[in-house]
Order: sequence, then structure tokens, then C-alpha cells
Amino acid sequence: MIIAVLGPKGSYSEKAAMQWLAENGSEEGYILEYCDDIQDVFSSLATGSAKIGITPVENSIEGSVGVTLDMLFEHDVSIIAETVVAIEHCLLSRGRKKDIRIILSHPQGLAQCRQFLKDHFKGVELRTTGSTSHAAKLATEFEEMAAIASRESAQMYGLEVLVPSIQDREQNHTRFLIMIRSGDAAAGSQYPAENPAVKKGIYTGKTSMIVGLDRDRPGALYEILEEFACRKINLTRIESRPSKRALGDYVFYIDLEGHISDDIIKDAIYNIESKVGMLKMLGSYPMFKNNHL
Ligand SMILES: O=C(O)C(=O)C[C@]1(C(=O)O)C=C[C@@H](O)C=C1
Repeated sequence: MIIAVLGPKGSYSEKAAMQWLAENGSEEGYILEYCDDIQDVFSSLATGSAKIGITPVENSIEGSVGVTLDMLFEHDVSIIAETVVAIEHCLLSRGRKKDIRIILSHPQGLAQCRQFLKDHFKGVELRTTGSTSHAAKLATEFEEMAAIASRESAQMYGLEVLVPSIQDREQNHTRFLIMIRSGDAAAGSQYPAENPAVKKGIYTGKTSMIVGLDRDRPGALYEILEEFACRKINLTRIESRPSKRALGDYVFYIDLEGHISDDIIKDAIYNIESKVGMLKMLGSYPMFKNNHL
């Protein structure tokens, strides 16, 4: 089983993969494929090179990972699970704090530490990289470079942790999606049906979809939401993204509590289909629940 994640080794995406495998009691029999960027994770699923792809979708400080949302729209993938990883960013370098001239990280890493950077490194050049672990790898080259990345990356690339826990809020969590190519039952059947947590009833279901209105008119979104509200279906998230067809034209990403096999969810979606221009189901899967978060 090949699992595509954002690389190189030491990324939070790798951590998400390990955590999800541990949650499912299946830490053996897989190979991680380290991709350069999130698009490549989706391409790897599309070509069949990987059976499973894992990408970040949302962070508690910085919000959505837009490229993952866009790829969900463009590619035929099904979400089979989600997992939430606690993110502790550290400032890593080979050199000393006072010598740092350039700080590297993934745009999400830089954004989650925006205030720290303003307070302590005003004027220092910030450079974006494909991932936090890629930043750590590059920071090994020069003493005046530092990376914002995980403690694990420091160990992996032989860097010092100059400042631990530098994100702008102590609580920092990123949610990751675990996906298969749509219709790839061979990969999907192992998860989550065999998921021990599902069997134990720890998880409840969650369903994700993308909805496009046929045209912009008063009450169009309300009519869709009404189908959920009247059935007491709880939405866990709704977000608009540009459809990319024209300025001001949007699609809506909706997550809700419940599984597509539940009758009320089926009914709501059946009714919505006749009211919208486009409806793309992204999957029903176990909702991540961790009481420690
Ligand atoms: O750069 C990494 O290590 C990633 O896995 C990507 C990513 C993201 O895109 O959100 C994952 C978790 C953190 O929020 C910061 C970066």
C-alpha cells in the first residue's frame, strides 16, 4: 500500500499519516511516497501510483489550505477519513539566533507564526518552501538560515531548536484528509470498514460535498441550508471558494454530521440536487473526535 504525502521526511503530513495508521492499528505494510507539493499528492492518486493520499485541509490559526480544496474540486477522489495533528512549530537552525538572516517555511508555517516573526525577526527575509521539512532540509546549508518546522525535523536534519513553540496561539491544530481515487474499492475497503475505532463506536459519521448554485439569486444558499436545518442535520463547516469561472462566482464546501447511508442525509441531498447547478459528493467517513483537543 503506497501512501502519498507531502515530503521530504519530517513533514507534518508524514506525522498525520503515521497518526492515522496508528489510530487504525495498521502501522505495517505501507510505503510512504514523499511528494514535492499538494498537487503531486493528488496526481499520484490519479495515476494510481499511490492508493492513498493525505493532505492538510484546514488549520486552527490560519484557516483553509486552498490548494487542497481546489484539488478536491478538480480530481475524482473520495475522502475515507480525517485526522487532526497538534502542530508545534519551532525555529530551527545550524547557526545562532543573532546570525539569522533568512527564515524558510511553508506558507502555512510562516502564517501561523506571523506575530512571532514580526516581534523577533522584523526585517529578516522570509522565503517560502514546499513544506516545513523542506525548509529544515534547506536550512542545513547555511548558518544564517533558519526554518520554521517540527522538532522531528530538527532531529532528522541535525538542526538545533533555537526557539520552541513559536506559533501565534499555543493551541495549533491542522486537520488532514485521507483520500483514495473514487471507485478504488480495493484501497477503500480496508478503511474505514475495518477501522477498530468505528467498530467500537468512537466515531460518528461525517459527509463532505461541494455545491455550486445555478445562478446568483436571493435565498439560493438559504434554500440549500434549509434542507439540512429542517432535518436537524448539523453542519460542521461551510466555506466558499472562487469557482474560477468569473469574479464573484463561488462554490460552497459543506461538511456535515451524518453518513450518506443515513436516510435523512440521503433525503436532504436528494432534495438539494434539484436546486443546485452542481453537486459533488466527496465522501462519508468517520469524524475525528479527540477529547484532548
Ligand atoms: O509543511 C508541512 O510539514 C506540511 O505537512 C504542510 C502543512 C500545511 O500545509 O498546513 C501542514 C501542517 C502545518 O499546518 C503546516 C504546514
